[in-house]
Amino acid sequence: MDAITPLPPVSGLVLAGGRGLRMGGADKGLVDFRGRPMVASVLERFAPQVAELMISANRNLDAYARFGHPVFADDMADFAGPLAGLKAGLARARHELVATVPCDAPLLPPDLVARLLAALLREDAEIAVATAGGRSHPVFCLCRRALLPALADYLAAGGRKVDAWQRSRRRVEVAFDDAAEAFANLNSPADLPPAG
Ligand SMILES: Nc1nc2c(ncn2[C@@H]2O[C@H](COP(=O)(O)OP(=O)(O)OP(=O)(O)O)[C@@H](O)[C@H]2O)c(=O)[nH]1
Repeated sequence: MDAITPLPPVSGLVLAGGRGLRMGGADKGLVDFRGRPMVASVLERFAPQVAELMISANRNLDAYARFGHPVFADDMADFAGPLAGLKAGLARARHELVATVPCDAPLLPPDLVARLLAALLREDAEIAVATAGGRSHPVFCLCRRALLPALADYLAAGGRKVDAWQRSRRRVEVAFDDAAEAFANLNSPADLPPAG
């Protein structure tokens, strides 16, 4: 009989630190989605997939803390983008592997982490990124905590683009064409379902 290798635990990081300009400057994770803050749906879908949860936020930290997980702000001036949140998350993660999702994708796939993890281990990659319909979704990713020094250097040199940074590393894409609708971000009021 083959020995079964246990899967490594994954730390989960919800990125909720953006400016939300397309949402009129609202803190998107706290915007109502089906009667509760959008981040509540994200956490509910993400929690069963990871061994710990963390929230990266730059405003309303107390409101995010009510969900019972560690919340922390970026340690960079202004809003430097999702990579600043990833840097803070990699620095705090308890596990070697860290999965990220945005706070504005309340329908994220229930097998997101399992599929990213399988590909990352199979390819011995540094980063696994979800794609759907030929488009990459770089904030739905799994990456190795050991990338922290390289990420810090990229940010210190002024790099801000998630996709460009990921492509500079050993990266594997994972196609979720069967679940493309799960990657729909709710970026503006027009994306939200009608209240009621
Ligand atoms: N920690 C952290 N997260 C961020 C930052 N900028 C964006 N994010 C998060 O990354 C994800 C993708 O961000 P976008 O939707 O592209 O940007 P946004 O600022 O939220 O929205 P727009 O201002 O409308 O572009 C969202 O979940 C954001 O909350 C940042 O500076 N720090």
